[in-house]
Amino acid sequence: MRRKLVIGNWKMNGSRTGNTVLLSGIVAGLASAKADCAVCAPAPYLAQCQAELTGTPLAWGAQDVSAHASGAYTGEVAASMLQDFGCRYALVGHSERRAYHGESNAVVAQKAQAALAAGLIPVVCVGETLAEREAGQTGAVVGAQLQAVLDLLDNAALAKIVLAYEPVWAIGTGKTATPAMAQEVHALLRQQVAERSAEAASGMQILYGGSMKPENAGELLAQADIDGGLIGGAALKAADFLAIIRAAE
Ligand SMILES: O=C[C@H](O)COP(=O)(O)O
Repeated sequence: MRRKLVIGNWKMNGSRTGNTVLLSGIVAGLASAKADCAVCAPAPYLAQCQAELTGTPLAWGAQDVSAHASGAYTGEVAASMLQDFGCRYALVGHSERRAYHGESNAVVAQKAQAALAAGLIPVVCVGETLAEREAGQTGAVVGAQLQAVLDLLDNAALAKIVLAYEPVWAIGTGKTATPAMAQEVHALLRQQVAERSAEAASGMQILYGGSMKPENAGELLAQADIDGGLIGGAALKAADFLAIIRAAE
């Protein structure tokens, strides 16, 4: 039985004062949380997360990580640095990184590998654009994104990653994949992993992201292959984020 996992991706939002209000509001409602939960904050606020969340049930992580271990890579943040600040997770290959920063499937796979090497759990994001969906290419697109990761990681490493299916057309748009649409892609992804390792596939948490909200979370999270959510906008309000965590329990 896979545990549910709900991760809030703050994207480029937050301030020291606002973060304290949000984090304390979430933690106050988490006393009996049965799902795993985390927030992925902008890098400058990871020290604040460590200071304010250590000892609570809310984990934290980064929104990106360098594919390189150290060296002359101005502006990059190494996985070991994230580990220094207590991060449990690092998102890799979010569609906004792929679209605005030109991250290829191969680079995303290298980032996943770098995160694992530092003891972090990479949350590998995959998803198709609207044009790709309408052209009937959803399976091929997410399949290629996942395949790059499968090609780089051995079975032991594969068993440690989290996957997130985020249809690009559903991110921040208020349009959500129907539970059946999301389930179909999640099942495809799990099947692709199973062809490499049945054990990794059966244990892998596969999250859905894309306008998940308290109103639609229950139905999405009830699907057999949806093991949690990667939440953007609704993770910026403690009450909404908590409602989604409760829907996952
Ligand atoms: O990482 C989170 C996703 O991009 C979803 O964002 P959203 O919930 O604002 O649609």
